Amino acid sequence: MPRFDLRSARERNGTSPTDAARGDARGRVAAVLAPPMRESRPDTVQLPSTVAGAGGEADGTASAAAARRAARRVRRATGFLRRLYAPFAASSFSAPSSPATLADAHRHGRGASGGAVGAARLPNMAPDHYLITGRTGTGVHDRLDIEDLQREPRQFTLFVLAFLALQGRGDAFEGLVVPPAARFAELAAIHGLPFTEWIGDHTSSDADYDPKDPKDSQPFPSRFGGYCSHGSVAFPTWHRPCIMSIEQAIGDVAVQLAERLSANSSSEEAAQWKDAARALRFPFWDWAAEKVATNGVPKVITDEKVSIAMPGGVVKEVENPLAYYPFDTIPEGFRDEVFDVKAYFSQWKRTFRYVQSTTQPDGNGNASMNAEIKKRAASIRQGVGRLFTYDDKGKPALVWDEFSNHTTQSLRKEDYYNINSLEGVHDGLHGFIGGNGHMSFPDYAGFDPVFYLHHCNIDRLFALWEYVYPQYYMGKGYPSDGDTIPFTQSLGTYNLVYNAVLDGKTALAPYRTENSEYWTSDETRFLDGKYYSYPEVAGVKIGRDITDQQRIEARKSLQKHYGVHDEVPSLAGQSRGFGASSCRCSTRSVLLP
Ligand SMILES: N[C@@H](CC1=CC(=O)C(=O)C=C1)C(=O)O
Repeated sequence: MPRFDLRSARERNGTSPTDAARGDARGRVAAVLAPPMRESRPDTVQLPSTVAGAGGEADGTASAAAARRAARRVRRATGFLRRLYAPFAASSFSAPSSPATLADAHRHGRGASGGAVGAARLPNMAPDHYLITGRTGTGVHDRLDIEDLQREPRQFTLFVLAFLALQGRGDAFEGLVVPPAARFAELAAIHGLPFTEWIGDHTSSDADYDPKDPKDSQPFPSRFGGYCSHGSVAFPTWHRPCIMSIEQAIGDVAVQLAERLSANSSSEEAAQWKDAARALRFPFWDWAAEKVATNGVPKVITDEKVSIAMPGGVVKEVENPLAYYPFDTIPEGFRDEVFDVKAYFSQWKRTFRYVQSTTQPDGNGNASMNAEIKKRAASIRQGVGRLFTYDDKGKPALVWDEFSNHTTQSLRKEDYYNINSLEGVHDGLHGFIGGNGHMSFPDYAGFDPVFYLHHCNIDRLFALWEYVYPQYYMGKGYPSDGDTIPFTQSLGTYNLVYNAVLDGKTALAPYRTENSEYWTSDETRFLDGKYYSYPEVAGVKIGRDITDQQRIEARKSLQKHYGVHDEVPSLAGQSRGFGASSCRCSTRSVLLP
């Protein structure tokens, strides 16, 4: 029988992977932590058997310049800015009462636009909405780098199986309760296509995107119909509950799995499985780590099969939920896009990265992806390091604007794109990972599972940034000629019309807090330490009390850690390396000129 060493890294080593990495004993630690996988058993978790294709219109992608010109025209024409998310009508959604199991989900069919599958009332399920509470009530635990999570065998097993279950690939675990709104097809559909309402937040309002309404489709390119906030000051804050939602969905399933897996285990082992389920947090992939230049994307993200440790240390090989997502139904609105080559999104039955331009490709182009990532590794690190080069003298809203997103509205220049913003760095990665596949396009990216590891890393960088720059924030807008000009969401979202005003109180729909109100940017701030945290990096551990002087030191060590050695002056309000990018075609974007 193959066996896993089921002790956690801390137990084995007397320290956590993070503690260990801090010391200079990397080789020793790697040797101790490497999971001893010797043999494997065949997988019992299978792909869904029916995969239905859907037609779509071939359509080209708007160029960035056209997008920006259109946005400017709209900005000029609109003339006034208005708050928009105004009181949503009372919900007509009622939670079904029968339990939803994966088997139910398969029987009823599922799809991004939402099948009516009953849901048992889970802690995160209020009467009308799937509430985003994070993993509250389970203590504060670090979100780990994906490769460190893999070194925590029980947590990793629970993560993999729970993720497969959300994806509807967990046939081995009939009877797990997954609320319909928490299924991967539904969570993934929030970000971009299909431009429909998320079933976890049924509430029609005048502001909802409607593809049939000329007001949403006519200015070119048409209003963005996904919920996510791009090119605006809410880019970092909107994606925070986005990660919390998949984290809690996986966590809730992990708790059930721990019970089930350990049903026949000793009470000591059962307790360890339950502890692992409590400690499980969503992992990040640190694509700016030094090793990326030589190793590329970790195999745990690319291999189509992955080994996990079952109770008693039995090794099992299962489908890897991180390598791709197989669609049960191709979501509405998926169409073929012309990149440098054609992407057959209307026909591909699973997500792809760097794929052949044919309707039946044979898999992810991992070699091309790795080549691209390795080539870009140094500039990615620089891009991250430069996020920590602001000084303390900037105007809060201007610095926030420049840091947070690639549009940087307050600079009011035309046709620029801030590659050195957090979003700018993030854009590059979308393209480097996706190639001509799903990750490269905001409309489709949310369906590639790696999206969440990528955005968890973005959240981590955001958390580090907040920690060393607590004074910078969007506020009510930016100063200009003695006035305060509100920030806006220029191209709109599913629930924000063109040029909707954005400030700290704007709803981050569709995510609702435990009070059933929408999350706001204000509420997302400094969340670290509430139920999750991030491991120490370059001597900086978020959440510790530090003085202003220590903050300056922390910034310097982060700069250095990411390979930025020169003093870079405060650039708020000045040009800081803007470069060209093709919207939705980010492999063409350049991180540093
Ligand atoms: N549109 C970005 C890339 C990109 C951003 C996203 O947020 C996304 O989901 C997918 C792709 C660019 O032009 O480089």
